[in-house]
Amino acid sequence: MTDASPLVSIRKLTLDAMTERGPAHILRGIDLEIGRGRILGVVGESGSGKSTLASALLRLLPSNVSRLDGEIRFDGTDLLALPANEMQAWRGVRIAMIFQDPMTALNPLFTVGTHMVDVLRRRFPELSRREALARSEAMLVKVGIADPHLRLKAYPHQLSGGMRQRVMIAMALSVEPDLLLADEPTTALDATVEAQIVALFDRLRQDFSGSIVFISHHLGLVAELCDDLCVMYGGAIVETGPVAEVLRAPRHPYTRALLDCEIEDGDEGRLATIPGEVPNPLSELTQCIFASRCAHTADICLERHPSLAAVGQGRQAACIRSAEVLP
Ligand SMILES: Nc1ncnc2c1ncn2[C@@H]1O[C@H](COP(=O)(O)OP(=O)(O)OP(=O)(O)O)[C@@H](O)[C@H]1O
Repeated sequence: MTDASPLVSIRKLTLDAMTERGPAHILRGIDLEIGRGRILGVVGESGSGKSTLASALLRLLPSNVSRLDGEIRFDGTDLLALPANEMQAWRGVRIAMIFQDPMTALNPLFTVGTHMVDVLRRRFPELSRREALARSEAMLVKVGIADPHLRLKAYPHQLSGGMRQRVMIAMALSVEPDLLLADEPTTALDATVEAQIVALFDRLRQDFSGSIVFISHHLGLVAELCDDLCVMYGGAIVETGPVAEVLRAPRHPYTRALLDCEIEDGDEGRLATIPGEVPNPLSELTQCIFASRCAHTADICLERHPSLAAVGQGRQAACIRSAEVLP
């Protein structure tokens, strides 16, 4: 029987970081589930808290965190309550991560082979070096790298940006993680290479049984690759649901505005800027977080920020007027 419970269940995740001007509210009570074997796309304007959410899942938090509340249940275990050494053992093993710039994760002094063998033997200590090398080579083939034997001997700077990202993907998947976090993994690449990497993700997902969180500015890309979508705004989630349905008929005015701008801009599905300012992270939530930019703001929206509420099968939106303005 397949397990229908979510792999990750985040409840009321709240994160403040202290700044000279007071606490910045970076995550404002996040409720989110990541389904088993699903790809969850996380979109939102710059500063909406996407990367902080990914860091919280790895419990790699900035040093100036002044408040951290809520729960991140991973297969039943609350990651926020896990002793530091156990969390360390999970990182890069049960939860792997791919960054926008692969050089942040690759040591320039070590070859690709050294990186890959180290990661593999940490995960599978029973592997000999020779076995780990063979497995690494096979993994490089899977991610479309030609001459893998030679590439294992290369240093990171000897590879192109696209190839380095393929190496990162190979490393991340070689440990067979339950969850792969990909934070804008194609943003630093040119459009052609970006398309190749997205096609690679799409192909690899057939073999990969874990879940993926794919953070992106690119709605078109998320639509192509992901099963589910989570739209973030000002440190809060404003809408979640199956990606095709959310994009076909959004139930939150912010998602609607993003889609409308995108159509106007015709910019290949990149997140367009909608008029008005993003919320100030220093301000307290005393009204709907989107009220100042929303075309449908009414008095009731100024009373409080609404929680996510069901708006259909598997769908949620944080808009008190959703049924009225986006039926
Ligand atoms: N350690 C910190 N101290 C103070 N403010 C922070 C800290 N880390 C992040 N922030 C602020 O929190 C907000 C969310 O940042 P985050 O990087 O998570 O957003 P993002 O959606 O990933 O943005 P981008 O798309 O630009 O990467 C931003 O306003 C950022 O300036």
